[in-house]
Amino acid sequence: MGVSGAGKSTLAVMLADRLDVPFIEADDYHSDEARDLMSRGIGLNDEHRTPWLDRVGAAARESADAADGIVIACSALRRIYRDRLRRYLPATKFVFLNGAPDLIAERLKGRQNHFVGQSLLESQLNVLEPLEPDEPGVTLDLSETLDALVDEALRKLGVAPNAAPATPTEVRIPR
Ligand SMILES: Nc1ncnc2c1ncn2[C@@H]1O[C@H](COP(=O)(O)OP(=O)(O)OP(=O)(O)O)[C@@H](O)[C@H]1O
Ligand SMILES: O=C(O)[C@H](O)[C@@H](O)[C@H](O)[C@H](O)CO
Repeated sequence: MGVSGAGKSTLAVMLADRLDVPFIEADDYHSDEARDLMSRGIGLNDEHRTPWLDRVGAAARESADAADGIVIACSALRRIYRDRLRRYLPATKFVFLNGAPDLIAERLKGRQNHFVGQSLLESQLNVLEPLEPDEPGVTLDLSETLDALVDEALRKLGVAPNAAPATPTEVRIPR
């Protein structure tokens, strides 16, 4: 979880690879209307996000049932959004990628071939509700290297990797 550009998709692919479980990209479940709004820099509201989270949750539950678990890359910015996902997968643990808006903006500027630019960042930072103490998961500092984030997430969540670490060239982010 985290705002656009926090590094969710990049880290989630690496975690799924290390854990040898499927990966779900929540961006793939947006309606055409929502994608159009976001590509014009307009942030989504609760009415847009609720049915989207239901689609993500249902797909994730189906995949998780058929495997040993699942890794989802999803903004899940508000507590109610995370509660919504937990309706489908009650044992979900969240990895909150937290960090300085300037660094995130810098990374968004450098990102290629993505339907969302820097313009959504401010609205997402306004909506963001950090992980609360009663929510299972960890908060990590997104300024760390990706390898460090993978190791820290697995260690702090107490999840054992099934697969050997991938070389960077083996990691592909489906879009
Ligand atoms: N820890 C990191 N160190 C350096 N670069 C990173 C790190 N994490 C992500 N990046 C880079 O930052 C950019 C944004 O990452 P990514 O697309 O994974 O973010 P995201 O949170 O999934 O964004 P969105 O919600 O918009 O899909 C990418 O170009 C990625 O390569
Ligand atoms: O909650 C939201 O508004 C959405 O999830 C966004 O975070 C987009 O999916 C993302 O910014 C595009 O990659």
